Amino acid sequence: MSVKLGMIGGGVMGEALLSRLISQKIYQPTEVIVGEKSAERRDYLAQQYGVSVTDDNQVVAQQVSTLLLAIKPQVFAAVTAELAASPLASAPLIISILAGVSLSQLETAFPQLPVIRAMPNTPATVGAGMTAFTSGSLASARDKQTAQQLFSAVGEVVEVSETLMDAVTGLSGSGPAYVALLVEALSDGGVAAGLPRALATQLALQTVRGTVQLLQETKIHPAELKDRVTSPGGTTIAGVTELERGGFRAALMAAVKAAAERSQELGAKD
Ligand SMILES: NC(=O)C1=CN([C@@H]2O[C@H](COP(=O)(O)OP(=O)(O)OC[C@H]3O[C@@H](n4cnc5c(N)ncnc54)[C@H](O)[C@@H]3O)[C@@H](O)[C@H]2O)C=CC1
Ligand SMILES: O=C(O)[C@@H]1CCC=N1
Repeated sequence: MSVKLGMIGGGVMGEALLSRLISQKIYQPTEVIVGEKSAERRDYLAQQYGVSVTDDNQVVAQQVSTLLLAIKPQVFAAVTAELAASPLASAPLIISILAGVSLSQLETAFPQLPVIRAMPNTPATVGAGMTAFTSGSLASARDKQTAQQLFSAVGEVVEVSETLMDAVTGLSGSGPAYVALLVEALSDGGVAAGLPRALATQLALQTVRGTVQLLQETKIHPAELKDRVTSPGGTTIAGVTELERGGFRAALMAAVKAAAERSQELGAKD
């Protein structure tokens, strides 16, 4: 079998994974085929990454050893109905990155096939992704290794119990959006305080990056770092007071919880 990776859905997250997998030479372009309904996306992916593309998902599923599902949960039922029309002769490992879609839904849709449910995130594009995955009952040690290798190429990987997958989705799956809002808001605050936009964004980005690196390398608790920055009667405590007044921490906690609940709802629909 020459085609190793099939991807169904070549949108934002599909491309985030694909771009890194190709640039890291985990797969050669000739080893990848993407099933994508949008002609514009097909043309773009073929031109940008040199992979094969088709609008026929059956053509993808019939010839690959790993089938990565990267369509929206809302079209899961339609896509799996299309694939169920004829048995998948190549018996691929199914890896789904769909928010909310459970192992049991995957196993029902792909009877007799090994399935893995994963939740990556968009920093995968630059090799700084975070992926959690959980395996179905037919997934072998080799299947798990395949998933581990694939997602390791785009960042960190953890194996978790399925009961944690919706919470993972609410935190690391959706998290890049929260952090992007944080960076945007810090930059806006800098502009409000008189900084030119480009400088404000540079300061915001490097402050977020540097703080994360400091926390990771020293392993100090975030509260301890906050204490180290807040001088008595100083500038930081004045800023922290405003964050508390605005419900910053409560808002982030509620965001993760709301996203986790939405993940559950998306799965419950099918
Ligand atoms: N965007 C993100 O940060 C993350 C997304 N995910 C999951 O990845 C999946 C895809 O999300 P996005 O890439 O953001 O969505 P998207 O809308 O950018 O991509 C979906 C792609 O599927 C294509 N498509 C639609 N119907 C199709 C069909 N019947 N056959 C083949 N292709 C079809 C669309 O044309 C589109 O290009 C979702 O299930 C989401 O839960 C998981 C982790 C992070
Ligand atoms: O917003 C969504 O539904 C997807 C899943 C995690 C990140 N994006």
